[in-house]
Amino acid sequence: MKNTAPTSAEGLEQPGAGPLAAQVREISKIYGTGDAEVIALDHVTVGIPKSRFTAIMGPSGSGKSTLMHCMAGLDSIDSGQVFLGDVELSRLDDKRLTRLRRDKVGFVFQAFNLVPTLTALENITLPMDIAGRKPDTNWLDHVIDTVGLRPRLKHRPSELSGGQQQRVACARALAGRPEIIFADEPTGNLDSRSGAEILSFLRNSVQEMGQTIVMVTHDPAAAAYSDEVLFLTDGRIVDQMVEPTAEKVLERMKGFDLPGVTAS
Ligand SMILES: Nc1ncnc2c1ncn2[C@@H]1O[C@H](COP(=O)(O)OP(=O)(O)OP(=O)(O)O)[C@@H](O)[C@H]1O
Repeated sequence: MKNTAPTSAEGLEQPGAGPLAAQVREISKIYGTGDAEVIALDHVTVGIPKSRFTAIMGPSGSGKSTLMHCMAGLDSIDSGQVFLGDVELSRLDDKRLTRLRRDKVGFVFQAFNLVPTLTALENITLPMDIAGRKPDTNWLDHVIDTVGLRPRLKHRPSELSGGQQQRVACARALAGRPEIIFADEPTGNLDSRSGAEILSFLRNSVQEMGQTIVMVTHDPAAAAYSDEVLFLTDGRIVDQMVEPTAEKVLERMKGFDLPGVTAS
């Protein structure tokens, strides 16, 4: 018998981890049917602590992106519960879910996902413009200076390097002060120096701004920037590691006998 899950996450805490920004309880996600059935998530229960940097690792196909998409309300689940803050996503209709994502969640994707016809500054403020919210100019200035984009604000994405484009995407995610930022392989398209800059920036935004970040990555060196790593295999969380280093993460991955994991 499974636990009867409460319908509110209010006041939920993980031992030693403080309050949670997001939580999934016993969630399962199945794609396809019959022979084509894939159990992408298999009764996953985990909490994402507030103001911490959490990395999700695991081999290709282990369910990392699916878990992130379900947590962010971008994908539906077949069973279980997903909470952002104390709001259970399944209780929201599409309109409310869209509004919650818009107001409370920031995204950074591997492919930057900037609008090519807009300047860097217009890209950064786009989510707020769409929401009809006025940017907090002090905060916006702070974010722009922190990512070092001040001299590039009038440039279009095609006039920026990959690292600069991803800094625009990070600034866009941070500008609206979301409760949580989901980053899916944010350094996957960057050289190692630009990648390190982005990761340092994400790390600083947790440390200095109290931002909550969840990041999917294949790279033990990237995971080393996080406070805690969740390891997924076959749609299940099989381990967690606090205060990771690239070496410890790589060792742990080898222990799971996961293919395709290399140190970088
Ligand atoms: N839309 C879909 N239709 C069918 N199967 C899917 C779909 N999306 C994902 N899957 C399957 O679900 C499983 C988990 O996929 P997911 O993309 O979450 O893994 P991942 O760990 O993020 O992989 P990668 O590291 O390669 O991006 C995989 O077996 C995948 O083939």
